[in-house]
Amino acid sequence: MLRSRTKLIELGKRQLCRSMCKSSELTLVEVDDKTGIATLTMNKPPVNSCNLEFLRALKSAMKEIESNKCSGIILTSSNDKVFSSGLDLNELRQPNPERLATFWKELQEMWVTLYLSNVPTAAAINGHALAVGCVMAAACEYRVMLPDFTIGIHATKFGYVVPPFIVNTYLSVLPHPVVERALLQGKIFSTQEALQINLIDEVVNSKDEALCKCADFIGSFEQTNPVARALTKRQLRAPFAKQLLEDPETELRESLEYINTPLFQESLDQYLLQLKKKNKK
Ligand SMILES: CCCC/C=C/CC(=O)SCCNC(=O)CCNC(=O)[C@H](O)C(C)(C)COP(=O)(O)OP(=O)(O)OC[C@H]1O[C@@H](n2cnc3c(N)ncnc32)[C@H](O)[C@@H]1OP(=O)(O)O
Repeated sequence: MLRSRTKLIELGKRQLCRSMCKSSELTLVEVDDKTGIATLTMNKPPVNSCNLEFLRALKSAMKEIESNKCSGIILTSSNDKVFSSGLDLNELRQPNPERLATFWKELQEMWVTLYLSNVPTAAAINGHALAVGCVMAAACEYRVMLPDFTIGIHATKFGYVVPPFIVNTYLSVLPHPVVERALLQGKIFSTQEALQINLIDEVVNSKDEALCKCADFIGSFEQTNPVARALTKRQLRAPFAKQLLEDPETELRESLEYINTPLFQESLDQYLLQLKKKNKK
């Protein structure tokens, strides 16, 4: 057992090579030749809302980065005002049952891929990060954010019961009483508030600075063995992912049932109306 683990560790060291990853229209991946760090830029106009295709593109970009043995992932956005506006609410409104099930499975898989990524992950939050946008940032190991933006999970404001894996993402970075209050209030934090509660690690003044800080964070693992690091991370995070890994079907069934309730659909209609009205003012 010990011998096979040592072998694995040596293999991991040797395989740490640098290569370019492919990009899709929805995601751009650039790999730094010197550091091996991959910057994964979310690029779904206008606001990086996660529909089925975007979740799929994110998941496959992350898997490809990992398979190319990059040294880490920096997640950021091509929009300089919005990191991600979370799930595409149109996927949830009067959904086609098959598409909704596929969409939700992609959400689960994207989350597992990011949360349990073998490589160090960092979020350069260069705009608002709402709901699943916040979840993606919180699933990373390190977060820096530009001033005057907002971040948080406000699902209860539009009639949504937050699923366990989303709760667990918050619990990975925030103490239980803070999570409880934030989720029950549907609290959206300013950059400064997010720093105060340690939802983010640092505030930065530009996207370039954000990317540098994230690269420094990833570089801080240079002296660690990538396989030992990855296995330790998995051990630490496994309890938070256990439920979804062991029984994704139950979470899927419960979410689909809930999304289809008149209570949720009515709240969603009202919320979408408000969102559109805001833009007509
Ligand atoms: C069981 C149910 C599952 C519930 C799960 C919850 C997790 C989620 O992730 S749900 C997503 C929640 N997200 C939001 O509530 C974000 C709403 N958006 C905003 O607050 C703002 O758009 C913004 C602060 C992110 C950006 O503001 P900005 O002024 O730059 O852009 P807008 O003009 O508001 O948006 C442009 C355009 O995009 C539409 N839109 C924005 N967010 C979403 C979204 N999440 N889903 C679908 N569409 C979205 C917005 O309505 C505008 O559309 P029009 O140009 O057609 O008016």
